[in-house]
Parts: sequence; structure tokens; C-alpha cells
Amino acid sequence: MEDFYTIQGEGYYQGSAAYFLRLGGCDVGCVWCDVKESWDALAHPLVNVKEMASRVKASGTPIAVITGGEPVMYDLTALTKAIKDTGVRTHIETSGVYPLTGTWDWVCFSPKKFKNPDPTIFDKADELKVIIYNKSDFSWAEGFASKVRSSCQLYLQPEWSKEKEMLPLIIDYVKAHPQWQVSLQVHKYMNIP
Ligand SMILES: C[S@@+](CC[C@H](N)C(=O)[O-])C[C@H]1O[C@@H](n2cnc3c(N)ncnc32)[C@H](O)[C@@H]1O
Ligand SMILES: Nc1nc2[nH]cc(C(=O)O)c2c(=O)[nH]1
Ligand code: SF4
Ligand SMILES: [Mg+2]
Repeated sequence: MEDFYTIQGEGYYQGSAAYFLRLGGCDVGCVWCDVKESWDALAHPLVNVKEMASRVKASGTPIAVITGGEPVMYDLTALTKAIKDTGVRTHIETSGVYPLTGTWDWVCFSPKKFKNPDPTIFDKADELKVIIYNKSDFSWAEGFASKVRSSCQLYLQPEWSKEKEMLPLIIDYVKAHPQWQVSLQVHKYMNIP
């Protein structure tokens, strides 16, 4: 759908330079999705894998973030190989609804109530990033925290339109449950993509 060199705004790598490849197509349907224009894969042009990898490399970035849309709808073996062959790290942002393919240096798993994840993601996630839209989402988040590896980093991120309401609850929750950390979408404050 689009590609751009920016600063990773969320989670463990927040603040790091990263080149984003946003793949079109998603069948999860989150009501609060901040990139609904990505859902229809046919609305976006096809781009050759080698071309994508060369744009990543030319930017000078140390990290490529594959996002979408929902990138696990596709076989990502060729894309991740092409990127890694240039010496750039491969990171993914995913809801984990289909089995993950490809070679990854970092997997950010962000589960959704609108479609269950495929259980194979639990052993692959380096980062669990749960979006908090209402109060009941804290106990829902704990259900996933008990399924991922003990090394997996745990983040609570407010849904953007509910940030004013949910951020105070997230702050209290993290103080009481310090295995979790707060993640904010800092790119939205910086007015960058
Ligand atoms: C647009 S999604 C694309 C990747 C994948 N489909 C997923 O949901 O993980 C990228 C990240 O943005 C988060 N996100 C999407 N809409 C959001 C919103 N309104 N507020 C906060 N985070 C949001 C998702 O949970 C995910 O972690
Ligand atoms: N700067 C920036 N950081 C991000 N982290 C995850 C994003 C995503 O949409 O996957 C995202 C994004 O869209 N922009
Ligand atoms: S899974 Fe990701 S891209 Fe798909 S609707 Fe949800 S937030 Fe948007
Ligand atoms: Mg985004």
C-alpha cells in the first residue's frame, strides 16, 4: 500500500529509525483501526519484492517493519529473505490471525477481539502489544500474557480515540502490575507517518 522511512512510534523499538512497508489487505475488521484504507488489497498497486528490498536498503535504515493491513495474509518468505540479504533487520506488526512465514528478528503480536489469533504466534512473539479500548481489556490482555514466552515484552497501548479516558487507567494498571509497560503512538504526537 505504501512505504516510508520514519521513527518506530510504538512498543519496544519506539524512537528507533525504521523503514515501514505497509502491505494492503486485512480481513480482521477492527472497528477502531487507524488505517482502514489498507483493508482492500486490490485498491493498492503490486510492488516487486526486490524493488521493496532495494528501497529499504537505499534509505540507510537498520530496521524494516512489515505492517499493513495484515501481513500474515501473505507468504513472507521471499520478502524477508530479500531484506535480510541486504543486512537489514526484519520486524513485523501482526494480529497473528494466520501462521507466520518468513525469517524475523522481531515479532510484535497485537491480538484482536474481532478475529482470534492462530495459536502458533504465542511462541514466536517477542512483544505483546494489547490495545486498550475499554476497562475489560486488561483481563483480556492477561489471558495472552499467560500464553506468550516469559521473555516476551508486555505493552498496553491506548486506543487513539480513547486515549484521554484509558491512559490514566493504563498508568494505574502498570504501577500495580509492573511486568507491563505503557506504549504510546508517539509518531502521532510528532506528526510523522
Ligand atoms: C494498523 S496495525 C497493522 C498490523 C496488524 N494488522 C495489527 O493489527 O497488528 C499496526 C498497529 O497499530 C495498532 N493500532 C491500530 N489502530 C489503532 C488505534 N486506533 N489506536 C491504537 N493502536 C492502533 C494495532 O493494534 C497494531 O499494533
Ligand atoms: N511511526 C509509526 N510507527 C508505527 N508502529 C507501528 C505502526 C503500524 O501502523 O504498524 C506504525 C506507524 O504507522 N507509524
Ligand atoms: S488487524 Fe490491524 S490492520 Fe487489520 S483492522 Fe485490525 S488494526 Fe487494522
Ligand atoms: Mg500505524
